[in-house]
Amino acid sequence: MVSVTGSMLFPLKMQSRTTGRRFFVGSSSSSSSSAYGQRMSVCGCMASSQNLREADGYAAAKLSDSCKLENLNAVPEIEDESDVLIECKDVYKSFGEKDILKGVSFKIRRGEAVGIIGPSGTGKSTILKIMAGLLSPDKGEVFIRGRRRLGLISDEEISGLRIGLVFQSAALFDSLTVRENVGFLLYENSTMSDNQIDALVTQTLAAVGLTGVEDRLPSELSGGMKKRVALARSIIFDTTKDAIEPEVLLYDEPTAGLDPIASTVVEDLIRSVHLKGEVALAMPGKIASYVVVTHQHSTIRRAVDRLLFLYEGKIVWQGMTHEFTSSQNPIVQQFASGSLDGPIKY
Ligand SMILES: Nc1ncnc2c1ncn2[C@@H]1O[C@H](COP(=O)(O)OP(=O)(O)OP(=O)(O)O)[C@@H](O)[C@H]1O
Repeated sequence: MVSVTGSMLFPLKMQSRTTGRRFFVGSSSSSSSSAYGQRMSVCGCMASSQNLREADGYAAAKLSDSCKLENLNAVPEIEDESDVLIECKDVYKSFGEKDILKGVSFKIRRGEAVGIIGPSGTGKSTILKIMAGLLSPDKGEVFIRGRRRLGLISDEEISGLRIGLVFQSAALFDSLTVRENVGFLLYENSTMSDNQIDALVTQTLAAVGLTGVEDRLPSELSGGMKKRVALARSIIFDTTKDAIEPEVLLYDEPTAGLDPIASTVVEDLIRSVHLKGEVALAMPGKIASYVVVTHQHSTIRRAVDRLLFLYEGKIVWQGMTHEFTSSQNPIVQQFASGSLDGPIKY
């Protein structure tokens, strides 16, 4: 299943269990400023299995490009593709005259904690939205567990991977309580009873270090608390289902605007819901892999193992976090020292 905590793309008629009101998810964002209007832009999509098809020969092992170029006479190295959850392949995206992504390729494997960094306006949030299925590439391909996604996601069938997007602004519904925000998808879509969901919400809030805030409105929370509520909303799952889809969470600047202590709490929480290795494949509601877009050096250090450096529409460097500051790549060095339009904060 590809489910995304964020979309305004598909009009779906829904009956609200929280209020009994009928509303549309996915009509124009200008249509409502109510909680449900906001819901349109922040919650609940699933990729249709019809949108996915096996890529020709994709699942087969293949030669790496570097192997082909640099080592023509050697025994070819076989790349194991079985743990690739998301792949972006030569992705292009423009907005009007502005060419933002100009051939971006990378893979997110099971169990990985990946950071995307780069100067402001270079397309980091755009590539997250493309991975989530909220934007489609103009050119290039997105593969979800080896199957090519043909379009944007829709709320229909389920197939293989859940993808959650945690927005920079936390994107909570202002007129709903913390309980209703965190349990929203379950109240609306699951067969769990309200009592079961209430208990699960309390348990999930406790897991992100929040107690006794269930009845508060978002306006009564600090910025750090709002981000933790958003995190709780992204990790809560239907405990009555036997789904075994791994889940990938995409975080857009999860620590932006937070003081160092609140940042540390959020960074550690991001780590704590992450599973590595074999268990990451078959644990419903646990995060197999995550991708973080960030400008914060503390987030890079604490929450991320591997980095993708996006610059002028391309991935110009990738490597392990500890290799970043010692990289000889001049663009990386300039960015790390803050002399490019960063700023990475040390
Ligand atoms: N829906 C859109 N319509 C038009 N322009 C857009 C849209 N989304 C993004 N852009 C533009 O694309 C560029 C890249 O935006 P994006 O948010 O992906 O950058 P970013 O690297 O995440 O930036 P920052 O680090 O400042 O958050 C920006 O110039 C932005 O104004």
